[in-house]
Amino acid sequence: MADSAQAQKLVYLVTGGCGFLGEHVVRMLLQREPRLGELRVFDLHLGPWLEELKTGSVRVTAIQGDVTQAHEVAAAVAGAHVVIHTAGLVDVFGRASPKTIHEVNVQGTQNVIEACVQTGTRFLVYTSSMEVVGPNTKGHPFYRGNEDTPYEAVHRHPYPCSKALAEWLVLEANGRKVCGGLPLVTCALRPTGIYGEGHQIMRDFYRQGLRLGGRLFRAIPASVEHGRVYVGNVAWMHVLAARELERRAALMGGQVYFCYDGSPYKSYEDFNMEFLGPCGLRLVGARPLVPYWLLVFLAALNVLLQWLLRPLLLYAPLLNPYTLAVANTTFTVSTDKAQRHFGYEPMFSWEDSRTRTILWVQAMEGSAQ
Ligand SMILES: NC(=O)c1ccc[n+]([C@@H]2O[C@H](COP(=O)([O-])OP(=O)(O)OC[C@H]3O[C@@H](n4cnc5c(N)ncnc54)[C@H](O)[C@@H]3O)[C@@H](O)[C@H]2O)c1
Ligand SMILES: CC(C)CCC[C@@H](C)[C@H]1CC[C@H]2[C@@H]3[C@H](O)C=C4C[C@@H](O)CC[C@]4(C)[C@H]3CC[C@]12C
Repeated sequence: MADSAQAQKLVYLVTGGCGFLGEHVVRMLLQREPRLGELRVFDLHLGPWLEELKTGSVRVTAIQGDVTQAHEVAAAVAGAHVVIHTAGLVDVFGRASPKTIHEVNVQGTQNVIEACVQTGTRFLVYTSSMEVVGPNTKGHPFYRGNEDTPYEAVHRHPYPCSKALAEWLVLEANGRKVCGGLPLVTCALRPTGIYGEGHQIMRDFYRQGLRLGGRLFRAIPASVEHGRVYVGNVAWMHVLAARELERRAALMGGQVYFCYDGSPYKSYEDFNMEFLGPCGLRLVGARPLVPYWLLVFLAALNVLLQWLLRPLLLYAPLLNPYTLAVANTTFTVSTDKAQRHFGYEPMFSWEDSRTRTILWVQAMEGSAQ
């Protein structure tokens, strides 16, 4: 990434490039990164849609691999200028064991860092999460906070624990000498709850609403604010951060950035209704229809059932004590750090983000019925 070589073409590697966010990052790079010469897409499961990308002017290399396997990661990283590490096991439902979550999210991230150091790759952008901060186990609200807002970050669940540890590893690695003697430059982006085309949980809520005759029942008070950010803007923020890391290494290296855009502050359910409402669903109840103590009871019951049924089948419903706590605790961000540090402005307005998401939900209407 030398200044002299304006026309130098760069090799990017996106880990987890076939996931919900990863696919948007891959497509955004192809559309918006003029210096892109080769794009390596590394994932445990490669998507068939990658094939259509291989016909363009940028070389797209699909690599089926596992971030927990250091040699596979090193082979993929070798020769890359920039790594966007978005692969992760996103599991707050008890589908995977704590050990597996740790292996993928923490050991996998360590493997990416070591691969950069060994092969001389200097720029690493890590997809972290708001959950590195909170909501904490005490249910303290984080109301429109920024990267410097004091908050007692206490985690017990394997997923936030793993993201916090992985983020720490990435930030600690900033400044390490890579092969060739130059310093590694790293930063971490912390999305809140991402929404948009391809969002599996939105799909699940939509299908559940259809099964319930076009209705969803309010479970969380409308006053609880849950931070949401559009996937296209999160992808754009990754592309921009990756692009600017060299020029602004001293400012951006070792920094964390919340991902933000113009999405409104609402409760999780009211926010979902912005898309599901125009698709024919309605949210019943101005207040929660079920008392909170009953939700707590049902969430605990689900944990018990999951444990009892584990030898027979995987029972992993959306409601458990952790997801209930996250949905029921105000956690929203208000910051302009990414704008100040690397000129980020959301690419998609709230209206665009909303329209795109509605069109996507409407497009799956046929398949859901
Ligand atoms: N979805 C959200 O709301 C959200 C919010 C904040 C942060 N994040 C973070 O964003 C990243 C992407 O999340 P997502 O929602 O797109 O999830 P996702 O599950 O859709 O994508 C993750 C991708 O990583 C891949 N992957 C998993 N294990 C792997 C392994 N061992 N080796 C290689 N690839 C592996 C998966 O196959 C998948 O394609 C994650 O790091 C997650 O922690 C997500
Ligand atoms: C109590 C029920 C009625 C509703 C349950 C909703 C629940 C499944 C939702 C609510 C909030 C969601 C999380 C939140 O948007 C942010 C993240 C961060 C990210 O790193 C991983 C996904 C996650 C945990 C969302 C998972 C689904 C949650 C808990």
